[in-house]
Amino acid sequence: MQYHSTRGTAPVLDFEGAMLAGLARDGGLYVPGEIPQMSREDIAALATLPYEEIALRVMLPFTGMSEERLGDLIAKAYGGFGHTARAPLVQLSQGHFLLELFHGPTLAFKDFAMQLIGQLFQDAMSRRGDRITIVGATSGDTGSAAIEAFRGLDAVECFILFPHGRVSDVQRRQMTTPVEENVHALALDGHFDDCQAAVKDMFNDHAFRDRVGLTAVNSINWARVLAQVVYFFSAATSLGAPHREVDVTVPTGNFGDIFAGYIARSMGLPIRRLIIATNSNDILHRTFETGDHRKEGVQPTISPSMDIEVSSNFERALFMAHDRDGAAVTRMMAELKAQGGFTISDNAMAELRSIYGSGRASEDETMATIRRLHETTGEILCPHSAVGVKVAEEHLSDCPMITLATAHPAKFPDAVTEATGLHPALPERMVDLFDRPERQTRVANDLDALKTLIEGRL
Ligand SMILES: Cc1ncc(COP(=O)(O)O)c(C=O)c1O
Ligand SMILES: N[C@@H](CCOP(=O)(O)O)C(=O)O
Repeated sequence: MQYHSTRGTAPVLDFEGAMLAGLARDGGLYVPGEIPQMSREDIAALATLPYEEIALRVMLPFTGMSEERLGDLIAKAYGGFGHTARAPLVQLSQGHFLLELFHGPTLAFKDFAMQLIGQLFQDAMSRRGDRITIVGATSGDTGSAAIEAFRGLDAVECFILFPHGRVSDVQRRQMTTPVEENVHALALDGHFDDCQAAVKDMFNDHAFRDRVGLTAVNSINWARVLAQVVYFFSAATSLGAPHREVDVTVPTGNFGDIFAGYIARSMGLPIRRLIIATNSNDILHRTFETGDHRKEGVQPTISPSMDIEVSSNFERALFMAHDRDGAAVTRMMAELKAQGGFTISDNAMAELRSIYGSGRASEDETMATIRRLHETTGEILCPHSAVGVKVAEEHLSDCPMITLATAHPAKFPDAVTEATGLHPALPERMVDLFDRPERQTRVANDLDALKTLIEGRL
């Protein structure tokens, strides 16, 4: 399988090459040259399989790896999850189901990909005898999942930039309390988009990138997206796919998770529509309403992990909607940077609207959804999942709806307690999280200073 950049001019790479590269050298994101197809029979056969076996069947054709090697890494990745189903589905109401993606080690959906790419990186590094430097940007969950996956690994130095004061206390402590010297939590003065821009700028400085052996663990890395494709299959087949269509609502920020759903759909999984659910940072919802993709500034919300305006994987969706035209994507990305936005052609918008729907939830609506769902179903939602449920409810039909529950409520206790009166408990293995000493470095939003700090610590 070959991978091509969304900007069209970077070298074409195989799976391992694309995974280790992270961002393509022309600033684009890697996508598969073609999307492997699964027949109705292949999909039907998944319905009774354990999660790990579904993961193997879905991911294998993208990787060029042997079945035995990939199977072994998958088994190691998911062995530590706190639920035998890995991604259990619970019913909320007639025709509406919640896919719980928060049973991994750091209690968010990021663990599904991060635990696996931890294994994939380790495997590649031990064969190549190389070292890598990871620099990641996080609004809270990617960073904690990455630090958990890479802590203590000899061949990896892992730097995570998070927006100072804009992640929850639990998220911050998950990043700042691990004692291993190879992980570095950097609290940046700015918001998530500043962190993500700094990471991309480091990749676009080719001399720096090559000197430190830079790689990415954000969903700009194709391997992250691939691992997230699997639970769309596990959920849809347990509701009757391929014999029954489903709709899926995805709480969305950086567009990685919903793009994974698009890949599942393109492989043949009968997902009728993918619904983008945004909080009041609603650039994606506005884009679908107007065809104009334009920044307005990011406001802090009670669903902080989705406080994102430069939604990096939307680039992948644009590339596919423009018939893989890298030059068109390059123009739009340049306009976004220079003018704060761009207008999408009618044809591309029609293509996007045939796949995706959208909606937004205000802060009050998010709180009311947490409260109501607790009262009516007993389910305690995190604020991100509540954004998803609220938007999904506006799109219910005779087609079953799956809403992704992307984080555990205990990661965001303030909003949950205010809405329900209950304090969601952390799992037993984390009960001393607030007693552990923190280790973090406060950094300015200054690219050169960041690069100096990183090189100084290698
Ligand atoms: C809890 C939670 N929900 C939803 C999202 C949005 O996912 P994505 O960035 O893949 O759109 C994030 C961050 O990525 C998150 O951490
Ligand atoms: N919400 C994310 C933001 C980064 O998303 P990613 O999927 O591109 O890593 C976070 O929690 O960090």
